[in-house]
Amino acid sequence: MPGDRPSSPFFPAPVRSGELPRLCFLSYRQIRGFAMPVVAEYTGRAEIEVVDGTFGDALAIARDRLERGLVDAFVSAGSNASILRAGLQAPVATIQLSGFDLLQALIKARRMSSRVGVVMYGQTIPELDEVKDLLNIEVVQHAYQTPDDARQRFEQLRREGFEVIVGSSLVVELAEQAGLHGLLAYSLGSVRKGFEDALELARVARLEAGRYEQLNGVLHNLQEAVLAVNRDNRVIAVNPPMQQLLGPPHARLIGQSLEAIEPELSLQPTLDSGQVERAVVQRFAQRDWVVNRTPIREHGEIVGAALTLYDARTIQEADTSLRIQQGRRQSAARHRFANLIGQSPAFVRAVQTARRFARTDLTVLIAGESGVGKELFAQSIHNESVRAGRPFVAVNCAAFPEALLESELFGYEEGAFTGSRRGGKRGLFEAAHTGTLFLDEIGDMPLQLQTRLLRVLQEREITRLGATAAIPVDVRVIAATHQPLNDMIAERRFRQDLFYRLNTLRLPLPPLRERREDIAPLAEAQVGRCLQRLGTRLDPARALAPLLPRLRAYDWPGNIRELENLGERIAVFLMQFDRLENVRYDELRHDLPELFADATASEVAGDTGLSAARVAAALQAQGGNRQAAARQLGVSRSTLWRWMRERGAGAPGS
Ligand SMILES: Nc1ncnc2c1ncn2[C@@H]1O[C@H](COP(=O)(O)OP(=O)(O)OP(=O)(O)O)[C@@H](O)[C@H]1O
Repeated sequence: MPGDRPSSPFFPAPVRSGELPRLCFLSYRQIRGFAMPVVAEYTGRAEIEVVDGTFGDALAIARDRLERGLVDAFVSAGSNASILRAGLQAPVATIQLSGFDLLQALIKARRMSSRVGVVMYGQTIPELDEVKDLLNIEVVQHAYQTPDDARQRFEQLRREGFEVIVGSSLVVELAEQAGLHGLLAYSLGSVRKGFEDALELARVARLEAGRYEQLNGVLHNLQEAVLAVNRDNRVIAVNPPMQQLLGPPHARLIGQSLEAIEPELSLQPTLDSGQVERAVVQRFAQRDWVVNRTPIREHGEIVGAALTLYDARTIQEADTSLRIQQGRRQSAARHRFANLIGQSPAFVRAVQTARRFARTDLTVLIAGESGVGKELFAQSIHNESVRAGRPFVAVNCAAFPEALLESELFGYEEGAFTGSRRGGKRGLFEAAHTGTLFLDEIGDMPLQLQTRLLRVLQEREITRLGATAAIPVDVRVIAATHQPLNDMIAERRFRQDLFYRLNTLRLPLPPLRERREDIAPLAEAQVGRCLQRLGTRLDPARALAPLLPRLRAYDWPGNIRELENLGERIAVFLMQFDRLENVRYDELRHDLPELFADATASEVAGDTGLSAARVAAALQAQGGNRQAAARQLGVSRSTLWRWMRERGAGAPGS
């Protein structure tokens, strides 16, 4: 709505497309009377307001009309036109006095007297001296700049005995008041030309105003508070959020000095330096704002500056939802306690403990062999905690070389090291902000990083590599280990203080061999899933029944991950039979040697359950592919990597 917008001498009047152009004919009484027939000609083409006024008076009237958004263009003659053009940022058409007009006026004047005085606004016309000889009369001309000036010039002519005066309406009036003959120098043709010019100016002004209106619409719909000043640091545009921030809703800010309204927000330094300032955090009106200051240039010259204030809270909220989205992509916490399979007392106890821990925001240390479900429990705790729905970011500390792990966790600034990404990179701590960071295989974290981690846990802020400023982070840490950290502390491979910090809540997870009741339901779930995927309609529980004694007797060194792998192999074996009656279980011996080998247990070494023979067999079966071998062995890739590294078997391959 045009009426709601601030209009000002600094801006074109609001556009009212489709309606007639609105002209304001700012005249003096004499010219007004003379021009009225022309004004009448424009009925239906323009809305013309005719107002009397001269000099300062005229300017005040024009400003008032502009501020009320009533005018598209002004029409005026002589002094008025010049004053309006100088004092307004609005289109002004001038009724020009042509040489022909003057000649006509002089011809008329000659009939009254052989001595004619001419008083004109602005400058005298040198060509007049040549014409006067042709007319065979005496012509004396004067120019004036102000009304007083006009009066003095007129008096001078009167004193010199001139009885006929040709000039502007002001001069004609003076002549009439003094009982002399006053002749207006303008012709109707010039007046018409002035109105035609005004119509064209109004058309162009409307086009511009339309563009301005679009921009204004954008400005008014922005959530951030925006303001612009001109070269003199005076407000030329302000949107509702900024208006609200700077004063009562109807306080008139346009045209005022920003310095006077709010010195803290001053744009003077921007106008002086021409420097762009971006994302400066500034406290104002008891809130934190992210502030941008930008110079506005026209043809390279600074003509003003713009100020944008973003509420820091909005940015924080956007940041959180971004982190959540990215967190989801990176690592969604899909698992919940309800989906965990297991009824054994040891497992039920573990779930009860974990559920209790979920109700706190304390650090948890999950201890258990490889493949017992440590990450599953971490996800379930997260999903049952107040942080549910926030990011859950998991990182395996054994999977990265030291330097890489450091930058993964803490991020880095641009240029922190050769090859660092432009704009830097945020670390996983930042990615997990407001959520949970799961640090798997914490025992494999190098000592130096343990020190940094401890500091983060204590101070709740991180410093990116190469950065100086710390970033506050709100992250719950859940760590997991399959290694006996106590032994590692004794060997000085793990920091005792970090251990105490992590070990606030300890969740030991039992290996599968200590909860054999869970083997059958876990195996049935896995075989069922695989059979379904393979498109076989065999009943998993019935298909597994003959194997259960062996499954229950087996030690499961790779725990549930191994069981899942075995379940997959069983399903692939079963798929070749269309009916359960036809399954030749003894043939499984080739596919599942571990279940059938009586020596399995004696081969087993260490808590990973890996032995040289098992690893060699798996590697051979998988053609040397270590990832596939790890899957077959039921251990994570990093477990196999570590196991091989400890025995000097080299770095992991594919
Ligand atoms: N109670 C359970 N119910 C169903 N599936 C489970 C359960 N516990 C673990 N699993 C499954 O076993 C596999 C291993 O679990 P997880 O990755 O959580 O183990 P982990 O202890 O973190 O292993 P690692 O220490 O080797 O990383 C996963 O595929 C998981 O889905």
